[in-house]
Amino acid sequence: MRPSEMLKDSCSLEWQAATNHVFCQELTLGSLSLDKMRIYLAQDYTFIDNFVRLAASAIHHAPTLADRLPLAAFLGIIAGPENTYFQRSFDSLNVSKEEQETPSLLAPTAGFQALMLKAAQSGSYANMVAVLTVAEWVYLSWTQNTDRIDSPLPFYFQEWINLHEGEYFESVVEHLRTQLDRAYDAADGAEKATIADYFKQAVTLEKQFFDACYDI
Ligand SMILES: Cc1ncc(CN)c(N)n1
Repeated sequence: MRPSEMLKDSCSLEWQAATNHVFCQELTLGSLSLDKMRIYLAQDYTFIDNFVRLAASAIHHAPTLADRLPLAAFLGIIAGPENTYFQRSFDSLNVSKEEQETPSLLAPTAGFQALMLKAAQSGSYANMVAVLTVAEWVYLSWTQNTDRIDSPLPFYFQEWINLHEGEYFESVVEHLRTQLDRAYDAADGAEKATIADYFKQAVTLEKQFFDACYDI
């Protein structure tokens, strides 16, 4: 079994909870309340900032140019179309400049930022790709698990789905999983336990990140 599959199976309850979350179901059905979407987007924009920093660190630590390039290309999507998506959504949903730039961080957002920073500062490529893999694989999985409707969705729902499905995004997740598989295989026992810990913490935080939009 691939190490990435084994890591996923080792926290399957948390994985199921994150990838079948009611937030994702409501988003794809178009029934998600706009207040929840506003909260989510403002929190997630601060997540993206730290994700970019962690991805940059992983690019630096990747073993070869061939390992580095797919993540570098993916960062271009985040810096380009994904960033524009946030700006257009903030405008359309009337999210204030203050909420866009300095929202009060909810606990899972702060927890995720701390985990990403810790992974980057650990200097271990394996720890970094464990967190990055979870972040993108959980999103690919929820787009695959959710139901769809025939009528068109507002762009701030539809484009969020589009950014996390399809052939290109599947190739990003496959690249990250392959990087994680190799780094895990090369790790010793203690390092493997640390990688598994990062993986599980990230999955748990993904679920809590969605939960937090309902707690306000
Ligand atoms: C919290 C979180 N996790 C993952 C993703 C996927 N890009 C995201 N935007 N936000």
